[in-house]
Amino acid sequence: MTEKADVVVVGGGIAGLITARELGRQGVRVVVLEARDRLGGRVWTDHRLGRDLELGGTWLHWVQPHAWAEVTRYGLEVTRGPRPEEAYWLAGDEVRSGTLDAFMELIDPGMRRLLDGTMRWIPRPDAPAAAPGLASVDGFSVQDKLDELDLPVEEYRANEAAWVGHFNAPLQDGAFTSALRWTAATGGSWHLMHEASAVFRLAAGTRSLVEAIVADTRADFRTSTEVRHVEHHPDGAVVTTAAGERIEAGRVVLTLPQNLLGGLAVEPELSAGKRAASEEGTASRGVKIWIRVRGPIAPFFAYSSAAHPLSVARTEYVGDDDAVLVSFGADSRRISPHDIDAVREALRVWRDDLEVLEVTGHDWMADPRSRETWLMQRPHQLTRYSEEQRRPEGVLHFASSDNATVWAGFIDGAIESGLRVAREIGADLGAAR
Ligand SMILES: Cc1cc2nc3c(=O)[nH]c(=O)nc-3n(C[C@H](O)[C@H](O)[C@H](O)COP(=O)(O)OP(=O)(O)OC[C@H]3O[C@@H](n4cnc5c(N)ncnc54)[C@H](O)[C@@H]3O)c2cc1C
Repeated sequence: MTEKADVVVVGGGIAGLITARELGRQGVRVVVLEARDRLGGRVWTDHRLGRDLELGGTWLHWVQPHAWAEVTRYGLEVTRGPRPEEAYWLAGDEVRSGTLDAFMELIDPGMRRLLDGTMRWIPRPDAPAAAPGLASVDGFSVQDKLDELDLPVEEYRANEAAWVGHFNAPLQDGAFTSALRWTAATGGSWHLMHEASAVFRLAAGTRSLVEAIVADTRADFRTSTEVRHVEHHPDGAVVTTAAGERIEAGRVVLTLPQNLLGGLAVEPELSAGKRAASEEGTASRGVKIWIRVRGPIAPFFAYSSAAHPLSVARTEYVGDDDAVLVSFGADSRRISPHDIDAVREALRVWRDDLEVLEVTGHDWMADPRSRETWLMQRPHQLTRYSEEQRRPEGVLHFASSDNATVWAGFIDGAIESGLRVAREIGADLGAAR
């Protein structure tokens, strides 16, 4: 017998969980189908290297309105890593060291010039593609625009490394408009953008957010349940799982990351724009690696350049006899989070006095449930696809951090998209009742 539900949500990441919570509050019968054996998707707190580490999304900030509303709602405590006492960067092959402030001063002129047109091109981050003529700027990559600045080599490499940290992608693949969007979300201040994306985290981990939402949600959650097929018509849809279960629903919410959405069998097929965005894929291709080193060490921050396997590394936890660093590289094919020798070698770019004890991470690019890290659009994708990626198709709705407006690619964006879709469906169901 085919089971029935009002709404099936495909995917139990933050976007799916928020959609389910909001619809459940309206008395809608929701079933959440999640392929993994856990909820949370690209946020995942796991016990590794002796600590609870974030393998995926981590940092949030009070300038991220949807994420902060959840912090307030559930009374979640926020903390930060130790303030860096030292900073390292490269000038050609030479290692420079100083304070983090000195590094920020070094990149400041490049950042200001690069981001000069932010509020002209993205005056309203909640309607990021709306500025007239934006398509002409959307064809550039961040690398194109950095190259135009003709910066002295030390400044150039330092700026590159800072953007790799943000973009998690080769800079020639990442859209310049993505840099503008991030900065527009903080009113044009690159310093605040920098802080918003990489400083404050949940003291009890993103796990605490996932658990709080689930405890607050009236829905039927099913993990280890992969959706294989969705057939829809004007009055409803049938969702079929890998195990062959069929669920009939009035509405279906698809929350798959952009790189996966086009690969799901949907009949009739998704719009050309949604399929093209998925086929092209996002620019994100990077890697996040956690590194335990022998301590004690002074907390530090280090930036290399886009050419190095690890562009950014910094101390996130300090203990009495060890410390844990978090690091990022632009291309997961160049360094594995499980290759301790490669990580040792990569750290030597800055310093050869660190004794690496253990490394860990998750290869999100190889993971068939994500195939991307956080959204980084390619040139043209904002103006060509963003609006279309949000547009419902009949009884199908699309929630994902990847199609959010203000903080697309962030936890905040996932929450925003879930709220939007729950409102779309709630309004339609209310009208039909
Ligand atoms: C390494 C890394 C670092 C990050 N750092 C930050 C950060 O510091 N701050 C920040 O705000 N954001 C960060 N992000 C981004 C943030 O984590 C994501 O944007 C957000 O969690 C995405 O939520 P989502 O619900 O849109 O997508 P997802 O979390 O990807 O949820 C989609 C869900 O769908 C499931 N699924 C896929 N296919 C199927 C199927 N066929 N059937 C059923 N289920 C399926 C997946 O398993 C997944 O659970 C980071 C992400 C990564 C990977």
